[in-house]
Amino acid sequence: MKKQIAILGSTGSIGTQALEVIAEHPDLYEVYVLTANNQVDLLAEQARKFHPEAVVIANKDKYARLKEALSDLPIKVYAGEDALCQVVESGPIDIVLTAMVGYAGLRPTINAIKAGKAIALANKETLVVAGELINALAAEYHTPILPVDSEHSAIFQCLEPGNPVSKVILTASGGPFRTFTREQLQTVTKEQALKHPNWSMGAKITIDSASMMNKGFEVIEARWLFGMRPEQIEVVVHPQSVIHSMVEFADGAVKAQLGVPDMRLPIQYAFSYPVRESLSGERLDFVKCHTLTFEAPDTERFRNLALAYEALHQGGNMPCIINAANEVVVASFLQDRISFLGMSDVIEQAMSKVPFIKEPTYADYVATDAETRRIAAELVINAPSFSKSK
Ligand SMILES: NC(=O)C1=CN([C@@H]2O[C@H](COP(=O)(O)OP(=O)(O)OC[C@H]3O[C@@H](n4cnc5c(N)ncnc54)[C@H](OP(=O)(O)O)[C@@H]3O)[C@@H](O)[C@H]2O)C=CC1
Ligand SMILES: CC(=O)[C@@H](O)[C@H](O)COP(=O)(O)O
Ligand SMILES: [Mn+2]
Repeated sequence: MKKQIAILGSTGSIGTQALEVIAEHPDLYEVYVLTANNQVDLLAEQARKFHPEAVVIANKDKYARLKEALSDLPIKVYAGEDALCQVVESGPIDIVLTAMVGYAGLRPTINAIKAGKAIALANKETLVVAGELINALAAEYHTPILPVDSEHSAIFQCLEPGNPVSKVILTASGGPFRTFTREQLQTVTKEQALKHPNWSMGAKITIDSASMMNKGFEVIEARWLFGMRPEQIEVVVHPQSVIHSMVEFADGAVKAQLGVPDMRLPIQYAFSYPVRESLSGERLDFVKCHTLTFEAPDTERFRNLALAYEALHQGGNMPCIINAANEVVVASFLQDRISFLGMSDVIEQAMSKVPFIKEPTYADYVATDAETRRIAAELVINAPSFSKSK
């Protein structure tokens, strides 16, 4: 039986690579649902090629155009957030790939878990915002959560069921500003920040990589995926991104997963687990990548990493606060409304201004997200020192 796959965010970086994986294995996988936010033409093109049962465009204003574009095909067309959240519950779906960006991924992921669908989790924000709730639901509904993020997939591939782990070591590229001084960081632009040294990804995660918030989020993600305590999660800067992450076992043995930077592998592994399938593409050439280097992360220049550890230590709704504030400042940075370093200032202030809730419910997360966005947006507008550095 072919596995039926729903891709939330099929028009993005992860989504399009997931479709490449599916196209390479038409005997194993079939697309059941595709969703996007705005990109109607690409979504329609994907639907023509992969013949899903249904497509959803989150932005309702685009519904008519999508419906018209697919009017000659027997594909159900829906629009809006509610439709996107409901479509994941469809009976035949085996796996939901959460490849949409940001907090918007939380609600459909919860619905998919409750409907018993295996989650191939790319949307790390879901676990940052509500990791404890997601784990509780996954346990209650016996739903597997398979990591897609390259570091977490690497760790997942290294783990040995039953054998105790002393720590996990997340590798970080260090981003485009790894060697920049704090003074240089004051004037970096979005164009510079959008040039990741090793990976081609969506804009939001690329900025997060440059500010090292991505690594901070990955620390929180590792906490919930692998049940690690914060002190068991280490970050090491490895500029070549060849080692995707490592696991140190109780006896001191360290296992690493290596490969060329290509997200198709972790996407496919989440689909095929526990087996491995063939995959086309470049292979690692050890003679070409003979230098693998490692450094400690600098949390003075990249404060977001320290803020994320702080949020993890505090727990409750603090990771939700850091996520919402980060979404606001990244969007502002991409509009040249805040400087690179100003992003961390706003996040830190938001963390102290939004009311802390020790044991948040789902409703608390929703309220925290909204309140943090409001406060962070004010901080971006009102603080003159946060305006773009010249
Ligand atoms: N790219 C990568 O290599 C990696 C990504 N990830 C994670 O995967 C997720 C996706 O990242 P990436 O593919 O880079 O992101 P992209 O920006 O490339 O794609 C995002 C996708 O989500 C859709 N989308 C955006 N906002 C909404 C919304 N509010 N409601 C519904 N759909 C929405 C977009 O639709 P549209 O195109 O119409 O705007 C698009 O299909 C992120 O959480 C990221 O952190 C993790 C590891 C690696
Ligand atoms: C491909 C992937 O998983 C990204 O999260 C990537 O790891 C970003 O790289 P850095 O955050 O290490 O720069
Ligand atoms: Mn990653």
